[in-house]
This record gives sequence, C-alpha cells and structure tokens, in this order.
Amino acid sequence: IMSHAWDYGSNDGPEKWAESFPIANGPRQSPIDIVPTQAQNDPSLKQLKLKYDPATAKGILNNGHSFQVDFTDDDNSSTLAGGPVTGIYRLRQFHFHWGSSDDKGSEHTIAGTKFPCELHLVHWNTKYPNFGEAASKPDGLAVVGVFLKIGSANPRLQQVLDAVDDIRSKGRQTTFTNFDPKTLLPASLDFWTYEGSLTTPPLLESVTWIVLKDPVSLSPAQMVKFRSLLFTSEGEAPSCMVDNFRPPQPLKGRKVRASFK
Ligand SMILES: NS(=O)(=O)c1cc(F)ccc1F
Ligand SMILES: [Zn+2]
Repeated sequence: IMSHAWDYGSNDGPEKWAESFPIANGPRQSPIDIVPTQAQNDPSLKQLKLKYDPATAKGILNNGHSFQVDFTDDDNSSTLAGGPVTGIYRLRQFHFHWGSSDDKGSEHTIAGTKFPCELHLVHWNTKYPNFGEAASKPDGLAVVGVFLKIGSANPRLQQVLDAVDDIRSKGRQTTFTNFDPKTLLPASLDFWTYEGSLTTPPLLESVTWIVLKDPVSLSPAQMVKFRSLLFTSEGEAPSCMVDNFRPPQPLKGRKVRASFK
C-alpha cells in the first residue's frame, strides 16, 4: 500500500492512525473538547493581531483530506502576532473540516457541542526558515480555529465555495487570488488557547491552538456545497468528502486559557 495512507474511514480512520503514527497517543494531541467553565482567564494574553494581504492568496487545492487555500509565504505580508504567541507567524493556508450532516463536523467541541464545520488558518513561526522546519518544533505553528454554524448565508465564504466546482476530485487545484481570510472571521477575536498538535497525520505536536469563541454562519445550501467534494481522484469510484474530522483527544493535564472573562 502507499506509505502512510490514512483516511477518515472505518479501516484506516482516526482509531487506526496510531499504528503508523504512534504520536497519536502523545501528551499534546488535538483536537480537544473545550469546557468553558474549566478554562482559566489569563489577563497576560495579548490581543490577537492578524494582518492579511489579499494579494498573498495563491491557489485552492483538493488534497484528498480537505480543501485548502494556499498563500505565498515568502514575506511578512500575511501574519499572526500577539495572542498567546511571541514573535511573528506567517499565514500558509486555510482549510476546513465538516460533517455528513449538520450535527457533526467540527474537530474542537465546546462542552461536547459539535458544530457542522470548522475553519483552520495555519501559520508558521518565522524564527524557523520555512513551514516544514517549523512544523517539527514545539512552538512552530499557530492555528486559528473558527466554528461555523448553520444560519444566514456567508457571502465571503461563497467566493471560496464558488471555486469548489473546479477542484471536486483529489489532486485538483486552481488559481485563487485576491482573497482576505479576515473576512471569514467573527466580529470578536475572543479566544481559547492551548498547546496541541496537527489533527491529521503526521499529528506533529507543534501547534499553539487559538480557537475563537464566536462562530460565523453559513447557509444549509453552502454546507451542501462542502459535501459535493470528493476524497477520491478522477477515475476512482467516487467517495464524498465528508466527516473529515478527528474526534477530541485526551487533555492529559493541559490547561486551556481564555482571553476573555
Ligand atoms: N488540521 S490542522 O490545522 O491541525 C493541520 C494543519 C496542517 F498544516 C497540516 C495538517 C493538519 F492536520
Ligand atoms: Zn485542520
């Protein structure tokens, strides 16, 4: 079989990942269930500073596990600073996780509540030379998580979803430019933060998670659009890209801090 073939199905799904990626049972795995009453307000947390230049949006790709919008990251045009991190982190890509029905789909949960979709904006620490190097360091990555809930249509998200028809199958990509991911964020940047990992193999324990408290909305029709993507390549028997979320992992003594009261 292909080396390190993993998926979300019943055979090679999350319960099996530890066989190829033993870190799956590590001390700082993601996602987690966030319990607001157990999060500690930390007044030392700075305001989250996000600066995104729409000109850095480059392309949109179906990678067989999700779809992602990639950004040029060869300068500090699109960055994250402040919040729980020190230094400057560069935006690399954003992607989503979603369910086959509206009652599941998010990776993080809030006191057991699942959302139909979750957005991840992936940034890497510029103290390292590139994303690949940073991804193997304990302070290498910072991922902003945003919950999406069913409600009114999200016009900004529609620009992303309009590109989905061109990348239906695994391996398809197309250009995607002039997009400001800040328009996908809620009004408030209140967040919870904890030390965790990538939520897909290789599950590297290099992520400072910054999960926004407030969700943004999308319409049922927009949710259906996510579910029109395929895990499979052209020519393979089609398999709908749905339920591409890892369930919450053990906290193992970690503290979740809140930027708000
Ligand atoms: N879902 S995630 O934000 O943890 C993630 C980001 C990457 F860049 C690569 C793998 C991942 F699983
Ligand atoms: Zn993700």
